Amino acid sequence: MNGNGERGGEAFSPSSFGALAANPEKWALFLDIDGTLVDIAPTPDAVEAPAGLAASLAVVMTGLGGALALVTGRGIGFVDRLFHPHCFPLAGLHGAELRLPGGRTIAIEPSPAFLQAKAALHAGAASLPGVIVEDKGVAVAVHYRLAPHHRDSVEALMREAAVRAGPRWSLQSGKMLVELKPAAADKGEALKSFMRGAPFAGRQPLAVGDDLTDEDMFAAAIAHGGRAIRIGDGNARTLAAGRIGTPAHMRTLLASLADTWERDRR
Ligand SMILES: O=P(O)(O)OC[C@H]1O[C@H](O[C@H]2O[C@H](CO)[C@@H](O)[C@H](O)[C@H]2O)[C@H](O)[C@@H](O)[C@@H]1O
Repeated sequence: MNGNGERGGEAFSPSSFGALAANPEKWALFLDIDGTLVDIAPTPDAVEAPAGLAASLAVVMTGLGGALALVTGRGIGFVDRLFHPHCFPLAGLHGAELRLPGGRTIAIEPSPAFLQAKAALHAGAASLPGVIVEDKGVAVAVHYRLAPHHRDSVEALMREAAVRAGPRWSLQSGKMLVELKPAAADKGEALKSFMRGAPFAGRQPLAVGDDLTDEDMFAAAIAHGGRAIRIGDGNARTLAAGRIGTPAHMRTLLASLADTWERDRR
């Protein structure tokens, strides 16, 4: 539900990004990756960053005085390969890994119980054809996009894994996947960590995401006096008051913001 108690939120007009262009010193931008910046693909490794996206992000980050962070379920290594050669401030694994401006990195370590749970998951998923285990180190995602009929089995497997891993790990559902991740990590806490330090502190956060896991980030952005935008068709229940239809539209808005600032610099 959005701030007005409605589903979905209002369509976000392209000109609203003008608020960032007009007052860049007032805003901080927090961006999810899968389903927000890049299109959803059949498998986790099949995603691609379209030409120009990383460069647009870099220009927008500079325009905002550095106040841009990516907030994602992906790990830092994956994101750096996706946006090579850029290394953006980043909350990875839903906030279990943080790379703050200036490069300082903070990460939660896996426990022996979590490693055992992960090994059991690999073994259990091997008997479910089409199910993919994405091992991300201190988190693990099990995908059923290629085998939706295995959804119940995947959910049962994940519940068992959560019991094995113990209370420091928790389940997170997403688009055709279930993840086991550190319980202390969520995207809302990640946003708050960035907002405590320069150059984010004192700015108004604008959070953009497409999935259930982004709702924590939306709540934190709104609590900081900011705004939230959900990518998608508008049917999802969300806290976001704004909506953008597709990642392609989101990329267009970023590219035009980047163009505006590049033109001004010339
Ligand atoms: O927080 P995000 O950046 O949105 O990451 C969330 C998860 O995204 C990835 O899974 C999703 O995208 C895949 C590729 O498009 C798709 O195949 C899958 O069905 C989606 O759920 C990623 O693989 C996960 O690790 C992220 O947690």
